[in-house]
Amino acid sequence: MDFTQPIVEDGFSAEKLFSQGYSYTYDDVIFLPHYIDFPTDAVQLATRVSSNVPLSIPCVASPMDTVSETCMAVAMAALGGIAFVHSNTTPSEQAAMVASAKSRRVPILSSPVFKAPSGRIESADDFGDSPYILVTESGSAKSKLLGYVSKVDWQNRNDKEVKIYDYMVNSSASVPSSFDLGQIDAFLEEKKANFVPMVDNDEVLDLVTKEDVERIKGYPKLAKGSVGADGRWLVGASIGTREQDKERLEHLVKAGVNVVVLDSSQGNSIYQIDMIKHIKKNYRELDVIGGNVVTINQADNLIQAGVDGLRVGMGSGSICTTQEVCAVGRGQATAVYKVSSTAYKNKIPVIADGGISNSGHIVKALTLGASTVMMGSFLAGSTEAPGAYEYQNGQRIKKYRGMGSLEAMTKGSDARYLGDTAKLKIAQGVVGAVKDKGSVLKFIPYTMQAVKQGFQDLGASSLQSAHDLLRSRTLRLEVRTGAAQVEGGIHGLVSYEKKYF
Ligand SMILES: NC(=O)C1=CN([C@@H]2O[C@H](COP(=O)(O)OP(=O)(O)OC[C@H]3O[C@@H](n4cnc5c(N)ncnc54)[C@H](O)[C@@H]3O)[C@@H](O)[C@H]2O)C=CC1
Ligand SMILES: O=c1[nH]c(=O)c2[nH+]cn([C@@H]3O[C@H](COP(=O)(O)O)[C@@H](O)[C@H]3O)c2[nH]1
Ligand SMILES: [K+]
Repeated sequence: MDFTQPIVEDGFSAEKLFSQGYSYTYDDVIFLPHYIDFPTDAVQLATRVSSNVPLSIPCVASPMDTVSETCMAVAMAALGGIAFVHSNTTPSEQAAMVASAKSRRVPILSSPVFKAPSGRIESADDFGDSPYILVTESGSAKSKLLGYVSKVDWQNRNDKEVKIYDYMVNSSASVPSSFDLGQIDAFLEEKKANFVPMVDNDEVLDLVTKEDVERIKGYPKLAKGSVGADGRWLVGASIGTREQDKERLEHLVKAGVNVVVLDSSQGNSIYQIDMIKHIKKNYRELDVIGGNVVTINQADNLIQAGVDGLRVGMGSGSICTTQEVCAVGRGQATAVYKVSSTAYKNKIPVIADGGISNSGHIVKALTLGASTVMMGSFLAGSTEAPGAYEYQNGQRIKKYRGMGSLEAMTKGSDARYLGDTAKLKIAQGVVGAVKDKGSVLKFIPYTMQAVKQGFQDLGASSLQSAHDLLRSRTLRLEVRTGAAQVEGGIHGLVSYEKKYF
């Protein structure tokens, strides 16, 4: 009898696991823990969204019209991530959103209300959501600031019919929009003021209240914000691959966009390759991200054309129906691993796009080779996402829709979609809603802390070290059976409340 010890292999290397002919997604796989020799806080999540655009956290907001507009762009940059402002609008409106985000320094966006001194305040509704009406010479944002009327003062007045100049408080006190939170706080403290307007180039942009400042100070401390060489936030934007997108790009470049993503479900096309070449020839300083891709061959074509980053995911998004409609796509874990394996050789960062619904998915995406994760549904329920909250079955929700949904297509991506050939619209996405999640300024730092804990369990103190573990085959993983997935979730309870922080 042979009593020599058999060699028991513990888990698979990614290389072996992802070459079995299965399309795996994040939930299918699980990592085996490794060795901890550093504290959670030693984990560094600094990364790059594209070759020349560094971030301090690996989080990217998707170019969707229910996710990324000015407010999200400011907040994501303040967090150390980045947002891509969507293109489902006119080129000048998209460029204005980019410019507006870049002109801010604090993650506070108000919609101040303006009146001229000769005007009247008809009702409390005139204040909108703001506790103050700002009085400017012409009654618009782009005019000299003269003073203000507070809602409380106005409500306490008997003679509400008189003109504003009869009772407004004269004050042209303001701070430049380049002020950061600390500077605004110090200003309010020094002047014993409850609010201050923020002004940029003689235009009043925002009105920041003491309450806003206190609220943000109460959130977890932000990582280093994403600031460019010009001292302004890093902001991205999406464009398409049609001829008219070249003009859109010009608007965006003038607005100071730092990186563009070519927004397509199947990026390996002659149209995209031509656009990449156009951008690389005419805008040498601008990073361009190609995609979406899910295979090595697709990725290699775009890398050869000159992309500075790759966006990975086809049909993996929460609102996506592409795999159902077109029978094309790939499980997201496999897609991220395969594309990253070729991108890595060319030092091109990968964005894992779609299918992120918890911090574990982020750990998986990053460890399988991605440099950042792009999120839609994860961010769409936040205060910073476009649109107002509504109620559905007693729950506070925000609308979230696919950019290939009929509704989004008929709004603006219409032109791109229907274009020349198709007269028949086929949707590749749905319209839905997501739960209120509060401010990204709060839940993203908690999510990043959870990601750091995952990295610690794996023995990875940075993204680079996670990628090293992957490539040296030190990282071991397995496929979870259906029962293992049930076991890994919450089970066997009569009731429970899921609360992470
Ligand atoms: N990641 C994903 O799985 C998916 C994402 N989406 C999202 O939906 C939106 C639309 O995606 P797509 O339909 O893939 O957009 P797309 O612009 O790449 O393609 C639309 C149609 O236009 C054609 N086209 C593009 N440029 C052209 C040119 N210069 N000349 C002639 N024809 C041209 C394409 O071949 C395609 O038939 C994007 O926001 C995308 O991110 C949609 C489906 C899946
Ligand atoms: O098949 C699709 N039809 C659509 O209408 C659509 N809209 C967005 N996307 C893609 O989904 C990503 C966001 O996914 P999550 O909500 O899962 O984060 C996004 O970042 C996109 O890659 C679409 N895919
Ligand atoms: K899907």
